[in-house]
Amino acid sequence: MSDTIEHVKCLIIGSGPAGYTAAIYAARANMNPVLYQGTQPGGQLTTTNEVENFPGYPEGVTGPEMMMQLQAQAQRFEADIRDGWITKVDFSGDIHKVWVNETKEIHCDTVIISTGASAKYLGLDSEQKYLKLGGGVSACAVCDGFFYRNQEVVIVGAGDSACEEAHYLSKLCKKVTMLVRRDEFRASKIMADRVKNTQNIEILFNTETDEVLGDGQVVTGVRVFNNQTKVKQELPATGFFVAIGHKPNTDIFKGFLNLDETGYIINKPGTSKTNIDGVFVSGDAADHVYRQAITAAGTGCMAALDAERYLAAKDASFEVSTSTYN
Ligand SMILES: Cc1cc2nc3c(=O)[nH]c(=O)nc-3n(C[C@H](O)[C@H](O)[C@H](O)COP(=O)(O)OP(=O)(O)OC[C@H]3O[C@@H](n4cnc5c(N)ncnc54)[C@H](O)[C@@H]3O)c2cc1C
Repeated sequence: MSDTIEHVKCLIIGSGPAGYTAAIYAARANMNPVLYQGTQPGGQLTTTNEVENFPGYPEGVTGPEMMMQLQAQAQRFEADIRDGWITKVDFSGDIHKVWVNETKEIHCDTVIISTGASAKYLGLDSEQKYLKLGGGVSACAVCDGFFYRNQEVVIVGAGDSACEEAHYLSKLCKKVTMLVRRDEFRASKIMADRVKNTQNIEILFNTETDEVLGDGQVVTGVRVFNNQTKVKQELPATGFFVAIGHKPNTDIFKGFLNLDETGYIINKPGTSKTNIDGVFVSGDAADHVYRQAITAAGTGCMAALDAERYLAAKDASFEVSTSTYN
């Protein structure tokens, strides 16, 4: 049973850098945005202690602190930030309908999707332990590689992203050992060749992770096994990178929005527009390439501007604000 139906001009789904940035821009453009935070208020960055590459923080910042500041900035312009999970949408008609926690129905003039993506992990207890401790397990070489300069690291994965991340790490680290489960890469030949031809990358084929080893605080090595011979060995390492893919949080949009084969929302090139008028996408939900806080924030800005222009074109009484640039 639905509560009373609410009508909003701009509904933002998700509270990562994309969602909060969209909220800042939409609020300053008089779009009265309502933002639902979902089960992870602040998004992926709340799981990391050190963000050193977001411009404006010369000393770095913790992920939770940065996200609290983004939230405060959106609230300063009176964005309506709410708890709640969007469980269902219906974009089939003229009115974009969204349901919160199964029951509350909202009708939206515009919707900005900022639901992000989740990195996939192997699921080993030892991996999760050091991930939670911030002790040397990471799913983002570009974010965390810098912390392992001149050290030895292990990376798991066999696709294009894994090869790209291994190559990125090879420029920072003393040695990179790449674990590939099968006897060949899944990556394109050009990416695989680049890794094979990099001197400080060692590739172990038919090799899987048995345990991430550590001293209780930080990673000290990785025990691996050859899935053909069953022989185990321990590799010294201070960093364990998992590059086995991401899952975009887009299941509820299936059937309405164009998604690629992995589930990323397909946006019209150079814009935040989806295949449905009035529905926009920002951040990692549409980005399998860059996956950074700054790019998420940038596309959050684009989505709010695109939504503002959409509203202005639909309703002459809604003027594109000049506040964007003030
Ligand atoms: C451990 C770690 C460290 C990282 N370090 C860095 C770094 O140092 N620098 C950097 O630039 N990037 C870093 N990244 C990447 C960065 O966090 C992401 O690129 C960025 O957070 C993506 O932002 P987003 O707004 O698209 O989505 P996310 O941050 O993924 O947020 C998604 C939001 O959507 C909400 N949501 C999802 N589904 C629903 C729903 N159905 N209803 C309501 N809400 C929903 C979630 O609750 C969440 O609030 C790191 C990532 C991880 C995992």
